[in-house]
Amino acid sequence: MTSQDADSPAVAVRPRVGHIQFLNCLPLYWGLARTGNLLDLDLTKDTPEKLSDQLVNGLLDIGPITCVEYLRNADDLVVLPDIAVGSDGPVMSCVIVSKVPLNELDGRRVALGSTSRTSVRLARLLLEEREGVRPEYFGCPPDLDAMLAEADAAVLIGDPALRASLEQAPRQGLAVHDLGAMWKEWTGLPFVFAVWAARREYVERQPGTVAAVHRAFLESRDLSLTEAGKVAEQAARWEAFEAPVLERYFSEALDFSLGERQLAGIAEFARRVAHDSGFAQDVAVRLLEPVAVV
Ligand SMILES: C=C(O[C@@H]1C=C(C(=O)O)C=C[C@H]1O)C(=O)O
Repeated sequence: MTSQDADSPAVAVRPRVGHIQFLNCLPLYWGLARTGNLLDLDLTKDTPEKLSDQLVNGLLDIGPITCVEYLRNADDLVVLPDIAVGSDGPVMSCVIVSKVPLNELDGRRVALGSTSRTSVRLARLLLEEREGVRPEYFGCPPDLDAMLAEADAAVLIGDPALRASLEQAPRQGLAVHDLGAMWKEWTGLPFVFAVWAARREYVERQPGTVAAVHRAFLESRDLSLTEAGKVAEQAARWEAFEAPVLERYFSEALDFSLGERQLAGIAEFARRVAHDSGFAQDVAVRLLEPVAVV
């Protein structure tokens, strides 16, 4: 692709932006449609691990990236402040579903859902360091029944995790362990599952576009959160979940902010998993500098 200056209206090329196709990011998408910014983006909807690879490989300019992949590629990326997918306690959609108590998983099989990079690492950390067990892990497509046919516990994220925790696990008498809640109990900190980042070379080339996309997502997020009941009601028409559950998910469970406490959560996670994750313990998170508006 030839590089053009999208900051100049004469040769405008829409920024290539990722969007996670889970309900967790619906409030961000919904607001984009409402504020009229949706058409200014060349949007790619996909699962988080694919979007993360596309951003790292330069197929996208800006988008959500799973925390572990961001930390691995921090030198090439700039993080957009005040927006993320995280939780400050129970998140509802990043879970370990288990047939046995977690402290009995030593030497037993645990299936790790293939769409996750961060929750699966967090689950391993919590099982090993908090529960004191050493399970045998294997990767698997995110299908609870298929996973539990081969394993005693499964780590799931996104909509399959919501379905598992709200419907399948209660029906099948399985225990659901919320990764956001476990992390908060253990460290006292929020957890950030994904950040929004732009490629560094794209920020250097098109700072105005990055600032505009950042603003568009913040406006979208703010609008959706003030109208969370409406977003939930509309989503409940075509999703298997009731509107009140979705409203709680959007406005209480998920934390779409990225401030001092969330950055402290990222730093603590990085410190605890750096040794085998491909980044330094004290990896610096580079935040986008505000651009002067004239
Ligand atoms: C809260 C969530 O956060 C996510 C978890 C991710 C991961 O574990 O790698 C990546 C992106 C986010 O979608 C979720 O998927 O429900």
